[in-house]
Amino acid sequence: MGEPVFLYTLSLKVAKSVAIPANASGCKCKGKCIDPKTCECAKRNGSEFPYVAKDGGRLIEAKDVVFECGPNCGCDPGCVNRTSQKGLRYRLEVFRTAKKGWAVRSWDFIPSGAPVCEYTGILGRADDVDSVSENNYIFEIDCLQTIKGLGVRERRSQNVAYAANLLDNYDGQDSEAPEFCIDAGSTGNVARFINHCCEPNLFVQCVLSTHHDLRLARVVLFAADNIPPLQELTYDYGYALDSVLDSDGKIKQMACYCGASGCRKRMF
Ligand SMILES: C[S@@+](CC[C@H](N)C(=O)[O-])C[C@H]1O[C@@H](n2cnc3c(N)ncnc32)[C@H](O)[C@@H]1O
Repeated sequence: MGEPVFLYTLSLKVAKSVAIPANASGCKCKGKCIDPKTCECAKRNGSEFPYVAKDGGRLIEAKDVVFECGPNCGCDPGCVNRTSQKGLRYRLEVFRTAKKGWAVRSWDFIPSGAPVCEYTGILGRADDVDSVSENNYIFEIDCLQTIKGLGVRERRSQNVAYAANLLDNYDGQDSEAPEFCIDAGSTGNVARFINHCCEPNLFVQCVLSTHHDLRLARVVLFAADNIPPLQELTYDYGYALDSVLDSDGKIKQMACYCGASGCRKRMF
């Protein structure tokens, strides 16, 4: 085995065709946000903080969407409600597999609920980029579809009043196809090398930390379990079978080699 390659955090780039909405209003907390009754950002999460402070911040449970503190908040960068914004915490290594190409593992133990990495690349309009059948590194931002029950990912524990109110902004947009995606084909970070597994140890969490547009949510991968060092990191890509079409409109299939006992045998 050659020298390990540890990768870096690279922030999201934005295509010219995408207008990032203005920053949302923030909380008035000072220092660290601690009182969920007074913190405006905690209120957006159902009057609770989505994270516990242990181990530098761990997500308590997967949610439809997590509202983090952002640029207009009074708290400092160490606030627990900025957990996913603090960069890579674990030494992640890209390694070669026999049947799946490159893959990612951590040299460090990762506790359940810890943020592992954000999926970065170029944030663009889904219509402007190659389809999933042609580009292996497209992540479709399906937060809005998931919350509306239109997508294929499972609904999460709650849809708090604030998130429910946001849905009014998207009246009439009942498309199953996400409008925006992140293309990590030409640029991205370590997340682009994380493979699919039918029984994964990471999960996808939509996070809003600047604007509050569900269609443009950040995509952050969190540990679903305690993950021992050197175990391959994986998440469920979430494709419905027969949902991916090739350029001729024919159903494209891809075999899954995740090796899990409950493997569905196909990624799509
Ligand atoms: C986002 S990339 C992941 C990194 C990729 N393995 C590489 O070498 O760059 C997604 C591609 O990896 C491969 N892949 C990921 N998970 C797989 C799995 N469970 N079984 C087979 N191939 C997989 C497929 O080619 C897929 O299109």
